[in-house]
Amino acid sequence: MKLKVHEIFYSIQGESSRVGLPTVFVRLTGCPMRCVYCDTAYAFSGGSNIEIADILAKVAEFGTKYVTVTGGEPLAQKDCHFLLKDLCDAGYSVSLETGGAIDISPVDKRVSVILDVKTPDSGELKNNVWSNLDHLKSSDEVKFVLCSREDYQWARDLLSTHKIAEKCPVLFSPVYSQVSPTDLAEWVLADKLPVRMQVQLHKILWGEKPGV
Ligand SMILES: C[S@@+](CC[C@H](N)C(=O)[O-])C[C@H]1O[C@@H](n2cnc3c(N)ncnc32)[C@H](O)[C@@H]1O
Ligand SMILES: Nc1nc2[nH]cc(C(=O)O)c2c(=O)[nH]1
Ligand code: SF4
Ligand SMILES: [Mg+2]
Repeated sequence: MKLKVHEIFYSIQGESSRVGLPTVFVRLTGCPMRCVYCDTAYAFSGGSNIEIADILAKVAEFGTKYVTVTGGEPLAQKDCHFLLKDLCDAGYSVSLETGGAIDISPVDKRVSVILDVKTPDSGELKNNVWSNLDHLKSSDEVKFVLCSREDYQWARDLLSTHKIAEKCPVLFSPVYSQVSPTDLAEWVLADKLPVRMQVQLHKILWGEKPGV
């Protein structure tokens, strides 16, 4: 069984509560969404078809237990579920970055799902699958990538109406180079929000480029 893979690389985890951990990233090709801020549009096409067994062999070369499956939109290839299962069976600690437009309920329960809820200013609000919020487990995380003060207020209100912070940790992240991290930090403090504010560590380390 093959998946279309854009890149497999080893880096410092730059997002989620796993930030800072040496991690192998498996970036699958393709995404049905077009968030205005997407930093990974280069993965919308291209890449090569690779057998799942060969993906695991490549991951093993890096000698780390942390693996993140991302994209593009990894769940857009339905056989991604077999990759996630095989990685868990092999003993890796696996996280999945998903944009929330596809049902997460079939994802292997050993995987930590980082569910990105798309905001109004992302341009992709219409594609959120809201039932995903009912499938969260305590080892998952919900993430809001914020384009503006209006997005922040929208996310803050959604947190309270859906009691999301009671289900799992919540991440608030500014769109890189667009929302000031200092402003976001001050908004979070002013509203005493129960969220983890974060910036993309890999971009502080290496700037915005593929393979990091
Ligand atoms: C490239 S996406 C791939 C996974 C999936 N398609 C998704 O959107 O979650 C990985 C993460 O990077 C975030 N991201 C993309 N572009 C960004 C930017 N310019 N600034 C901050 N975060 C960004 C996304 O919101 C998402 O949380
Ligand atoms: N270093 C690093 N950490 C990341 N965490 C999530 C990423 C992603 O693109 O999904 C990512 C990425 O692209 N690079
Ligand atoms: S869902 Fe993820 S990969 Fe797709 S356009 Fe949005 S940020 Fe980029
Ligand atoms: Mg990235």
